[in-house]
Amino acid sequence: MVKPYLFLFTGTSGSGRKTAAHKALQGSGIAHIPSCTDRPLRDKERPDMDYRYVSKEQFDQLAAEGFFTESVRIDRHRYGIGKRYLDLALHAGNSAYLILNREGSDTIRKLYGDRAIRIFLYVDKKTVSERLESKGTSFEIINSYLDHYSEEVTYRKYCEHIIENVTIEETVMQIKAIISSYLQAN
Ligand SMILES: Nc1nc2c(ncn2[C@@H]2O[C@H](COP(=O)(O)OP(=O)(O)O)[C@@H](O)[C@H]2O)c(=O)[nH]1
Ligand SMILES: Nc1ncnc2c1ncn2[C@@H]1O[C@H](COP(=O)(O)OP(=O)(O)O)[C@@H](O)[C@H]1O
Repeated sequence: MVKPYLFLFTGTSGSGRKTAAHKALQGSGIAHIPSCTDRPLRDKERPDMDYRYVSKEQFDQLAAEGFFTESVRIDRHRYGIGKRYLDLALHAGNSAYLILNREGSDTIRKLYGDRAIRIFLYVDKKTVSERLESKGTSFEIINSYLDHYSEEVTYRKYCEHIIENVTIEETVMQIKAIISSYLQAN
C-alpha cells in the first residue's frame, strides 16, 4: 500500500503556493486540507476553497477545545489545521496537501516525520509586488507579505524541495514530478 504523505506547501507569501498546489493536484486524488482562519474572506476567495472561515469567537472556542493540531497568529489573524481533517485523510490511507507558513510546516514535520514533505516556493520581492499589484491586491496585504518575506525565505534550507516559481507551467510540472517520486517509491 502507498504510504500516505502530507505534502506541505510553504514559502514566502504571494509566491504562488495556493495557485500552483491546486493546479498541480486537482484531480490527483490527493486532497487539500484547508486551514481554519478568523481572517475575513477577501475579494475573489470562495469559502471552503482556500480556508474554512470562522469568527474570532469560534476560533477561540475551537482552540480551547483542542481542535487544532497546530495554530498560529500572523499579524491580527489566526490560522489553524483541524486535527480531525488530518486524521480522516491519513486513516483512510490517502495522501493530502496543506498550505502553511514555516511554523506550521515545522510543527507538522515534527509530528509526522518523513511522511511530511515540505515543498518551498519562492519568488523575489519585486515579483511578489508586481504580481499582486497587477491582480489589484490591496497595498495593506502586499506590505504585510513583504514584511514577513525575510523571516519566511530563510526556512527554505530546512525544506525537502525548493522551487522558484517563475512560470506557473514549469512550477506545476516540478510539483507533479516531486509528488510522483514519493508515490512511486512505495
Ligand atoms: N501555521 C499555519 N499557517 C497557515 C495556516 N493557514 C495558512 N497559513 C499561512 O499563513 C500565512 C498568512 O496568510 P495570509 O496573509 O492570510 O495570506 P494567504 O496566503 O493569501 O492566505 C500564509 O503564509 C499561509 O500559508 C495554518 O493553518 N497554519
Ligand atoms: N508563475 C506565476 N506567474 C505569474 N503569476 C503567478 C504565478 N504563480 C502565482 N501567480 C499569481 O501570484 C499571486 C499570488 O499567488 P498565491 O497562490 O495567492 O500565493 P500564496 O498562496 O503563496 O500567497 C496570485 O495572483 C497568482 O495568480
